[in-house]
Amino acid sequence: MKFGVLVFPGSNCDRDSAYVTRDLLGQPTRMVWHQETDISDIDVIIVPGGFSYGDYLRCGAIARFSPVMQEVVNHAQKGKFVIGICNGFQVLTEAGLLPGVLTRNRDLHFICDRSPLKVERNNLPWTHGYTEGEVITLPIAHGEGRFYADKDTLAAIEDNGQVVFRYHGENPNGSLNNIAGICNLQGNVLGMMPHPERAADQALGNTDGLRLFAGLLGKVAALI
Ligand SMILES: N[C@@H](CCC(=O)O)C(=O)O
Repeated sequence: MKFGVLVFPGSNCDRDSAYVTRDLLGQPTRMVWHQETDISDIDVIIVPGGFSYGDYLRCGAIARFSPVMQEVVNHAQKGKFVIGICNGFQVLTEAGLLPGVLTRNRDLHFICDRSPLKVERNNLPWTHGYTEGEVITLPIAHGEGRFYADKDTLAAIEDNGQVVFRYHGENPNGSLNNIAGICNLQGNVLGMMPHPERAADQALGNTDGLRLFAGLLGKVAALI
């Protein structure tokens, strides 16, 4: 599978993401500058973490107007894969590819920590590498990670089984229903505040995040 990692002014997890897909998993990967408009060669788009446009106005609110985003919407509508990580999740909600919104953390502080997460579903292409109900640990680092949706939207997200990851134990940011990651109805678009790409290299002591990418590739067995 060919991966494309979007790069906005202010992205800072783009290289980390490419390191996982290209160097750790051996997949063709290219960086996609936000002004590009042809991404037809790519199978999986990664919208990485960071501080696109300096987080001005609202995290992700400016990036979603970048020329590449219309192509990302088209890519998703064709059923192709898109993952938004942290700032990328914020961009995907701003672009309307995922429901809800990410707001300032409950305590109004930037949080940098490791967070236990419960895997709610393993029947998605993204989560084949986990068992259902498994608790994994991934790094979190955000100022606006509090998931919010109005009552009806939240009920629909739950009823449709769109919650993929929930904070387990402590809720670090006040997200409604402890939501840490959701998918669209079709399951090809995933957004999550925790950073799987920062828990992918054995040298860092935790590979819970690698299983997300490896699961998509059907390569989990090779890691064990
Ligand atoms: N800049 C965003 C996301 C940070 C990240 O993607 O690591 C925030 O503070 O909420």
